[in-house]
Parts: sequence; C-alpha cells; structure tokens
Amino acid sequence: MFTTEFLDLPPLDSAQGSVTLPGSKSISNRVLLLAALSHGTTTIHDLLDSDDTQVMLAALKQLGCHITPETVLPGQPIAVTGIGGQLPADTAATLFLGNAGTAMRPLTAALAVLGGHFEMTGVPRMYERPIGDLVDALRQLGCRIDYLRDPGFPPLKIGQPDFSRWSDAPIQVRGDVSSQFLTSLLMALPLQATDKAITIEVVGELISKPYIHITLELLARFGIAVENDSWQRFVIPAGSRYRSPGDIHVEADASSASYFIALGAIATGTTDDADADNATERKSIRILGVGQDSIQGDIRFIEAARAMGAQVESGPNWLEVSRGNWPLKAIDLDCNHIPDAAMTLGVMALYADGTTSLRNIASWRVKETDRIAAMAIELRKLGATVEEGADYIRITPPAKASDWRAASIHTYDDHRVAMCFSLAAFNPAKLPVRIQDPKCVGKTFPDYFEALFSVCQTETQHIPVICIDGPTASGKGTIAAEVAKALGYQLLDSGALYRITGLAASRAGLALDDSNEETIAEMALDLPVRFDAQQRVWLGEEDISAAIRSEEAGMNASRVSALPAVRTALVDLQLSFQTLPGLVADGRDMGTVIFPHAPLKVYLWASAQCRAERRHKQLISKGISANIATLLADLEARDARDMNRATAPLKPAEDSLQLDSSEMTIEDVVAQVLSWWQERQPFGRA
Ligand SMILES: Nc1ncnc2c1ncn2[C@@H]1O[C@H](COP(=O)(O)OP(=O)(O)OP(=O)(O)O)[C@@H](O)[C@H]1O
Ligand SMILES: Nc1ccn([C@@H]2O[C@H](COP(=O)(O)O)[C@@H](O)[C@H]2O)c(=O)n1
Repeated sequence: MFTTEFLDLPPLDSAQGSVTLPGSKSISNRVLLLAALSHGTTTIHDLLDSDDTQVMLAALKQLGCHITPETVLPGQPIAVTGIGGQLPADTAATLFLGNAGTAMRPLTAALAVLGGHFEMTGVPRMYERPIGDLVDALRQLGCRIDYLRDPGFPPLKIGQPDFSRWSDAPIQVRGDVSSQFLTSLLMALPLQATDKAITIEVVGELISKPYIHITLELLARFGIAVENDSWQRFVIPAGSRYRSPGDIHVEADASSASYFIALGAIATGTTDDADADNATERKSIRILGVGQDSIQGDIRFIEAARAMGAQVESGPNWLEVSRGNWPLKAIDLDCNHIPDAAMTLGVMALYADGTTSLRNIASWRVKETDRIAAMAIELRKLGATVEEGADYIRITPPAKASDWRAASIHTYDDHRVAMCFSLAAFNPAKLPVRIQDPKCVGKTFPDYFEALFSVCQTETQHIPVICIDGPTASGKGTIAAEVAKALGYQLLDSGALYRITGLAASRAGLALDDSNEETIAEMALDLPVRFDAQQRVWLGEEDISAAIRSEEAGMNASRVSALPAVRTALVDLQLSFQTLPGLVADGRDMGTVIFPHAPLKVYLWASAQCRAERRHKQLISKGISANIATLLADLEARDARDMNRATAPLKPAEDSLQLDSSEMTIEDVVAQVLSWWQERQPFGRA
C-alpha cells in the first residue's frame, strides 16, 4: 500500500493483463459478524484485509470471539469461533469502528439486542453519518441506545434491553436513507426470534436492494431463512438460531471490479489503433475472483459499462473486458442499484462523447464523504463541466485534449474517490494526475495502486526519474531512499550493482582489471541478483547485503566499474528499474549516461573531510573500527578513479542542480530535493 502524502500517476497509455481482486468488504464484514453470532467455528476463506475488516475483527475479539490467526494473512483462511447467540452477562466494552458503516450499524443492532454496556465510537466522519433510523427501529423492540453527542448520529451508548415493552408488532424501519439499517436489523433480530417470528416493515422505498440480497443470501448460509415479501416486509421465522456453515468463501469485491472493468473499457486499445484489423493481439483486462454468479449487486455495473461501450465476457468467477466503442457513449442512468460502483461511471464519463447523467444517487451524500459534492469538485479540476443536484450529477467531459487540466485530486478519506480518479491518468492530454492521501484505499483495496500499475503500460519517457549522482559518502544513497519513500517511487542503488559484480568477480579469483574485462562483463550480464522489499540484496540464495557494504567492496566496485564492457553489461538491468509510478536512481552516471532525459538531476556533494567523517561515524555505528585519515585517503582515491576513468566518469550532468550538503542535515537535503521536484510538477505545491 502507498502510504505517501500523495501519489503522482504519470500519464498512462494502455492496459492489459490480469488482476485478482481482494474479497468483498460487504460480504467480509457480514460474514465476520454472522460467524461471531453463530454456534461453532467458521473458517472464512479470502476474507478482505482492510481498514474496515480490521476494525470489525478487533471489535469481535473484544466481545470474546476466538479468532485464529489473529490477523488476516495472505492466502490463509481465518477461523472465527462464535459466541453462540449470547454474550456473558454484563459484558462491557468501548468499540472503535473507524469509518466502517458495515461495522458500526450491524454491530450496534446486534449488541443492542444481545445487551451489555457498550460505547460505539469511530472517526469524526462517522459522527456525521446518520444512524437515527436504525436506533428508532431498535427502540421499538425495547433496546436501550443513547446518543453521546448529536441525536441521530454516533457515538452511541448501548445498555441492557427491556423486551417486555415490545408487543410483537412489526418493527418499522426507513428504507430510503441507507439499506444498512435494514441489513443490521435482519442480522440482529434472529437473536431475538427464538420463540416467535419477527416482522420488519420497510417505510418508504427501499434503496440499494442488491445489498439486502447479499444479506439474505448470507443469512441463509448461516441457517436463517428470511421470508422476503416484495422488499417491503421481511419475516424472520420463529426458532431462528445462527449455525456456522463450517467453511465459507468470500467472493471478490464487485465494486472494486468496477475500476478494472472501466480500465478495460478505456485503456485496452489506443486512439492510435488506426489499423485494428491488422492488430495481432486483442488487448483485455481479465478480472479474477468475481463473475456472473456473483451475489453482489454491483456486478450489474457491467450493464452500465456495456452501455458506455465496454466489451465484457464473463464466467462464474471471472470477467474479461476490452474496449468496444471509443470514445465511450454518454449515458443517462438511474444508479440506485449500483450506488458504489456508479462513482466509476463518473470518471468514465470523462471519456464519453457527450453528457452523462447519473441519477437517483442521493445515498452518495451520506457515504464516507458527500460523494456527489466530492465528485463534482474533483471532476471540474480535471476540466469537466459538472452539474450537481440533491440526487444526481451530470458530467460533460473536456471538449478537447487541450481542455484537460493536471489535477491534484483531494480524496476526502474516501477510497472510492481515490480509486476511480486514478482512471483520469489515461487523459488524451497526457497529463499526470496526483492522488492525495493514497492510503485511503486501505478501506477496501489496500494494494489497489500496485494492482493498477501491474496491468498498465506507458511510454518510458513518461515514467519520471530523479537522478542523484555524486562522490562517495556524499549521502546519495540515504537521500535517494528517503526521496523514493516520500514519493512512493522505485529505488535504484546502481552502486550496489557494481559492488555485487566486484564481489562476484573477486570471489571467482579474478584480478579486477582489463585483463578480465570480458569475463567480468559476462558475469555482470548474468548476475542472479535480487533486491527484496526490505532493501536486502540477494545473490542467488545468499543475502549479500552486508558483504557488499565493506570499504573493500566499495573499492572493488570502483575497479570493475572502470571497465567499459562491465558498464555496458549493466545498462539494461539499470534501465529495467524505470517502472511505474517513478524511479529515484543514485550513482555516478545516472544523469549523464543512464537516464539522460531525467526531469530532475541532482549532483550531491560534500567536502572530502566531511564525507570521511560521515563514513567514519557510519562504520563506527555498525561496530566496524575505522580511521578518519585512512578513510579520507581511500575516498579521495575512489573519487579520483571515478572522476578520471574514460567511460562514464563521475561529473555533474550539465542540466543538474548541484547541492553541497556539507553544512546540511539529511532532512534539509531531502526537503530541498523534494522541493525541486515539486517545482517541476504541474500541480503546484502539495
Ligand atoms: N546531509 C547529511 N548530514 C549528515 N550525515 C549525512 C548526510 N547525508 C548522509 N549522511 C550520512 O553519511 C553516511 C554516508 O551516506 P550514504 O551511504 O548515503 O552515502 P553515499 O553517497 O550513498 O555513499 P556511497 O557512494 O559510498 O554508497 C551515512 O551514514 C548517512 O547517514
Ligand atoms: N552509477 C554508478 C554507481 C557506482 N559506480 C561505482 O561503484 C562504486 C560503488 O558505488 P557506491 O555508490 O555503492 O559507493 C563507486 O565508487 C563507483 O566506482 C559507478 O561507477 N557508477
């Protein structure tokens, strides 16, 4: 997951490949709660690991459920042993539910029926999301719920219910604000329907019926067969008792699929596809984990995408999408049946041939943010003309490529805003798009951007590179790593490649001079080298991170790096690091030879004395004894060799910015490089 302040998406060209989507949030949190309320142990496969499921899991643990393993581990099922329909008397807890509506509302209902003493808390936005209709419904039954701040909104205090006041009358709940209120009642009331049936009556038109469909399907899997009378009355039968189904699989998130369906519709061809008949390969995006058998309502996003021009094929749990009509066709659609996925249509509208109207979306206003307002503001930033109303949005795309704007998208702590606006990076003006606070995707799809980049292609020249060159111990490696971290970019420590080559050659007993130039170059071409996520360096199965960092390894690197054939052998490997979303490369010739067109080149230096002192401190801190005078002599020798060799000598690129870091702290240097970088972006300062 990208945890940077912002993520800059370079202009993207096309997309092709296959993605496996994470589990559905709606199904994951429902299954977790149902498993928790059941008798027995439920083994849940493919559970989503996200902010919202994490708060649910934490709450269930607080309520005494046994959960193994304690956190969701990739590829591993999670086992939840339920409380069997009742909590120990006087259970008390304060539950923090973040901004997870799928945790706050159903848990409130279940705990209000079970009884105990609870405080239901969350993030500030949760305290702006209505819950009054659910509380009113539960109070009809005799549940005790108080508002701790504003009436109608969390935080809430839950006490011991008094069901004696309930006359068996149907429980009434509004259906036109959020379907989560009805879902919450449907999941909580079986706990009370042990002796007699309970009827729920919906007041007003029920919105988002597909989400109720998911709830009913899952209730059936846990032994509760609710009678659905035309979506207006729901009867929970007498004798209801939650029973674990044993194993249950969570299907992939159909709302998350919408971004990749849109990607297929927008980006699997290019506008330059003049001679499609001769195209040898039909590009497509294959989506794994969800398909035509999905129980999720948002799977009907496919119909809307087809109406706009997407070509979609499907199987039970897969979809394959490619571009059909181009530009996309503008549509006018009642989106009540796909409230979440419909946001994606808002961004697809940027690529349409006219004005797209998305109607009946009032529920957008009470989601993670006011989504109608958010979409309108951000789409306008990109150059679209937008009209918004209480329950609709109308989007007219920029008239021509030059009307598009490079925008910094505010994401309102709303995962869906972040994900759908990433699709604006395919704009015909080839402008980058900045996504602020990209980690908000953690709510449902923590690795969304990684998945996106894995299937997107763009011209190499569009993938930005920041070069940091300079003499030894000037701080290049340290600064490059920090800058890459701040921007979410890849990191190339090119010196490590020469160090590895030097190590491998000296281990092979070769003299590191031109008598072995070709042999060492061949070794460099075939190095089984790998950098892992912890920045460790592997040569085959051996972790050589420490071995290549000695002063001797640095000197050996300097020797092999003076051999032109070795330098040539390592070029392709270095170029291969230039991948989405961008690269920070440190070395001696990054700006002069390897990435001559890089948009920012920094030549970082410091006085020799200062560098010798820094290296001395660095070695001492690692427990390696060192002597400043010797270090100074060694680094001056290394500088001389690096600067005076015939091929790719160390020197500032003509268009580089020089930075003397002798009197600067690491933080100062990082800030300076980032500030230079910002100055080159079209978004202005973040
Ligand atoms: N501006 C700075 N102020 C103080 N110390 C610094 C500064 N920049 C880097 N250092 C420290 O100097 C030491 C050397 O830095 P680093 O290893 O990043 O240099 P380098 O240029 O990559 O060296 P080499 O080319 O030998 O790999 C590290 O201990 C680092 O923490
Ligand atoms: N682009 C580069 C990077 C490094 N070298 C040579 O490797 C030596 C070790 O590099 P470090 O950055 O890890 O210290 C260095 O002294 C250079 O001789 C290079 O030539 N080109």
